[in-house]
Amino acid sequence: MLTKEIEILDSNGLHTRVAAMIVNKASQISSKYGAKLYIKKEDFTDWLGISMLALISLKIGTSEKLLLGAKEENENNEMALNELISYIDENINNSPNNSISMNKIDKFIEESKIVTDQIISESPIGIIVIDLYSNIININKYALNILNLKEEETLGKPVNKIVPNSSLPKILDLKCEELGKILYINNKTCTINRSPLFMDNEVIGAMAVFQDVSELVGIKEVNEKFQKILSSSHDLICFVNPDGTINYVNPAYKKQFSINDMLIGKSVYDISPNGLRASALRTKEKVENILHTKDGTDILTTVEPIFIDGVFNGIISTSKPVNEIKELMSKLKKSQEELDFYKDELLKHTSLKGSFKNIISSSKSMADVLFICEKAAKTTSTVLVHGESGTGKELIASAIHNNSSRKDKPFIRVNCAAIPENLLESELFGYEKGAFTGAVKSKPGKFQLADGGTIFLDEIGDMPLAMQAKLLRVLQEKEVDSLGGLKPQKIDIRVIAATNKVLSEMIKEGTFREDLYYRLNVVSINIPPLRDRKEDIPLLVEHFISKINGHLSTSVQGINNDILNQLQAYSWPGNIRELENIIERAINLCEGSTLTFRDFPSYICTALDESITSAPVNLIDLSNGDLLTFEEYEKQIIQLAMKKYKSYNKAGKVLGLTHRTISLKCQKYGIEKDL
Ligand SMILES: Nc1ncnc2c1ncn2[C@@H]1O[C@H](COP(=O)(O)OP(=O)(O)OP(=O)(O)O)[C@@H](O)[C@H]1O
Repeated sequence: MLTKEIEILDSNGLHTRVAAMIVNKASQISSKYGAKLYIKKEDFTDWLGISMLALISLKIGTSEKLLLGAKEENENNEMALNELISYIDENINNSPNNSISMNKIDKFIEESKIVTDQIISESPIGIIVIDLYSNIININKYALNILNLKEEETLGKPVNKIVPNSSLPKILDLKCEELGKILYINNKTCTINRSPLFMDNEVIGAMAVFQDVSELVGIKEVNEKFQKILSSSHDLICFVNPDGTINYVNPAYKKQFSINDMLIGKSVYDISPNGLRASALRTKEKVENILHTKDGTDILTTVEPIFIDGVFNGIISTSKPVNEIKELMSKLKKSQEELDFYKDELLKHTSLKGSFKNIISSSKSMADVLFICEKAAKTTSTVLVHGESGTGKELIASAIHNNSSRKDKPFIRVNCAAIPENLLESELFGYEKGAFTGAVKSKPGKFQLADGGTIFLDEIGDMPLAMQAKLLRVLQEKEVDSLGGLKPQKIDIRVIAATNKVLSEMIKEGTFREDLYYRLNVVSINIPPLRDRKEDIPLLVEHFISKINGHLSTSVQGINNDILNQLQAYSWPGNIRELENIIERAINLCEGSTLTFRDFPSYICTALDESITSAPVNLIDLSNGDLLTFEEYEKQIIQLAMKKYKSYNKAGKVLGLTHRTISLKCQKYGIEKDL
């Protein structure tokens, strides 16, 4: 680079007039020598093409140096630079024109330039000016702030290096302006106008004017969201100006009062002068009230004053029909009740599985039984288990014992029906040596053996009346008198009794003591017969196959579906014991790995599902004088419908109930869909 320098001696530095003189002369010299000349201030690194804007942007003061340069070192450039230096020396540094009048003119020009400079510099919008070479020759404070740069880091630099992808250079070619474009700088959103700068119809540079509108964009976004909230809200919303004119009502408001936009602009003082809105406008305080409309809807209205920077800006009223809330509350309450019900059911199933896991069941009725068993296991109260033969009374009794605090003490079973009447007393209470002929040594009774543990009095309904009286004494006094014993012996036992007889009937007949019945029936457990909980059958079958495989060392894998359906159709008079025996028999007969029809007796293979065939006749059976609860009838009807139609929809249609009601009731009563 060929470089020359010259000190500017003009008392005003390189001001506008002298800049114009230099530019003018430089242009003549350039064409004379075919030279391209550049300027630069001492401490600036980049060279600028000679132009008014560039020269002024250098802001060269008195005694500061102006550097002149040309890219190539040749004779023409050398001469061109020398001629320009001489011109500045003679016509500016040692100007004969530095007369008082010229000084005044310069002062006016400078004053106007300073004002313009200040306007640009302090302007609350960003301004960037480039010269014909796309170098930045002017940039104001606002623009520097947005770019986060200092002036010296930008001046003289190609604008594209400072603002990547700037379209400003394009404007120099297009020679026309571009308005209202969006530019993203440093995470800010700016609107930008770009225009070419002309002198004598020639483009001499271009200017970008831009403004950060990120905040405005944020406000727009909030506004959009707010509009959405207002239009989708179910609350009735209304804005009222401080003078009482309504300026907005949302769609819910219009719908509720069947009105259109005609309401906008009307005064609340005219529409409802004594209303809540008028009152809040007068007092500028929040008011709340429930309004009863003509159509019977109760509307809860809240009117709040709006203050912006402490200045009252009107009111906003929000109303909601309370009936809807009441409805929602009642729906919520219903859902909560349903939830509680299912939680309870879940609890029954899940919490019991661990402690009563040898009792196989999936039915709702057995879940209820096990729920009571679990509670009974936590107390020492006497339990009376009722159920047909083979339903699992003994299993339940031992499970209660095994889950109680007495589990490490004896569980003694007495079958009251199996012991001859004359031996029952000595069996239960024991005898002392010599108490009767043949009593060569003392023998403890079952009560003494069960001391600290549980005595299970099976078939209690078969206990002779005389023994019932003695048993009652044991239960009351908690002591036993052995035969031939001198004094009663204290015992600590828990009694679980079981029967398949209807004790209330026996009391009527005088064969069972009423007082004993009440002593025994503290906790009452009714085990349903298997025919009433056929949904347990698949699980029980699976359980017995694996149990019996273990005993017989067989390896039956499962059961054919058709015969399983048939097992569910059979009425199981012998209950689970009968099922267990039938499975054992089938396993013995089975030749393959799956139980099929051949392995079962013909009366099971041909059994008809009695709950379908007989239920309509027996549904309301007053022959024994008893009516069932409404729920029990409901359960039976739904069970029947599900058996017949096998779908909630069809069953619902026939019964005049919805699909959902049927499904809920099936869950409630433990009715399986694919019965
Ligand atoms: N829920 C069940 N899960 C698994 N096995 C069961 C179930 N219920 C009963 N059993 C089995 O069925 C058989 C009969 O049960 P249990 O002897 O307890 O009936 P029971 O009602 O006491 O009969 P009974 O009145 O004739 O004395 C037993 O082998 C028992 O293990």
